[in-house]
Amino acid sequence: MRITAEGLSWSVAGRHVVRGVDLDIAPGETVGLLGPNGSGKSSLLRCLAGLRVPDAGTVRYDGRSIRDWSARRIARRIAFVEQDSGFDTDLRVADVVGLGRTPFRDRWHGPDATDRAVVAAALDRVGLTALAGRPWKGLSGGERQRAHIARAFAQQPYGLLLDEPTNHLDVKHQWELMELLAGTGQTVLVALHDLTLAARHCDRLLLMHQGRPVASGTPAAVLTAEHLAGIFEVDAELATDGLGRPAVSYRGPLRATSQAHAHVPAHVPAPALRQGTS
Ligand SMILES: Nc1ncnc2c1ncn2[C@@H]1O[C@H](COP(=O)(O)OP(=O)(O)OP(=O)(O)O)[C@@H](O)[C@H]1O
Repeated sequence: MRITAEGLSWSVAGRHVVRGVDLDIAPGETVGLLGPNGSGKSSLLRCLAGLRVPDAGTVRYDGRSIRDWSARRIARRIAFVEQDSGFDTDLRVADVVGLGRTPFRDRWHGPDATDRAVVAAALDRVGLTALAGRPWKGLSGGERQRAHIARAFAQQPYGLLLDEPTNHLDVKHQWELMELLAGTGQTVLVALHDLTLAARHCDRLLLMHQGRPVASGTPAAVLTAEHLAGIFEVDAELATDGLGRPAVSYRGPLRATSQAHAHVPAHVPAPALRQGTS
């Protein structure tokens, strides 16, 4: 599924949080959404998921504006895994994952054999089959995060939007999840703070700063010394991994004096995700 946005803006309490974002994510692409705290990543994802009504601009799935779509119609196309939702329930793990089937079910009917098979497959994909019957409340943070991703898979979406889905995961599960996402064949936009992980697994990166995309393209085009200093305000060294992708090691935060010299690039014009080929 192609996900596009044109001139997307969203503000709250008179403050512009998402500012004129243009993006174009091709079917099957895995795009990493990067940016410092407060740069607008979650807000952008919510606009793209139809959970925020933009002040201006349009979100389209396969060319069709979602402006008047119901939540149910959107949920049949796209799954959204929010950042640390704090969701709590007395349900079992399999029942929580089964919530992903809701958009496909008649209100008055329980899960059928197809629903149960889809949930079992989703649990298997994230390695949680053994925990299917466990109470949700007994899960660790990382297990909950994987279960939320299984719920998204159970939606059988054409596109996946994920907000820092790796933040509770150990290194092995971070790596496995990113491989899983990149291998789904679905269109994926995933917000990440681990720049090396993003560079390793994403086809493209989109870098946000103060509500705007300021760079987009291949990992090597986006993860530059200039952006690490100017946007992330860190003193970092860039190396190249065995696959020719950038790998970042940090020396520490940049001090105020050196930040004054860091260059913040201008807004990247549309189409934001069709640039950068190095
Ligand atoms: N509902 C809201 N009410 C008030 N301010 C909001 C709201 N939603 C977002 N903001 C503000 O908008 C800015 C962008 O927030 P957002 O959560 O989109 O950033 P982010 O890039 O996802 O940050 P992080 O990396 O910390 O998760 C922040 O300053 C945040 O406080």
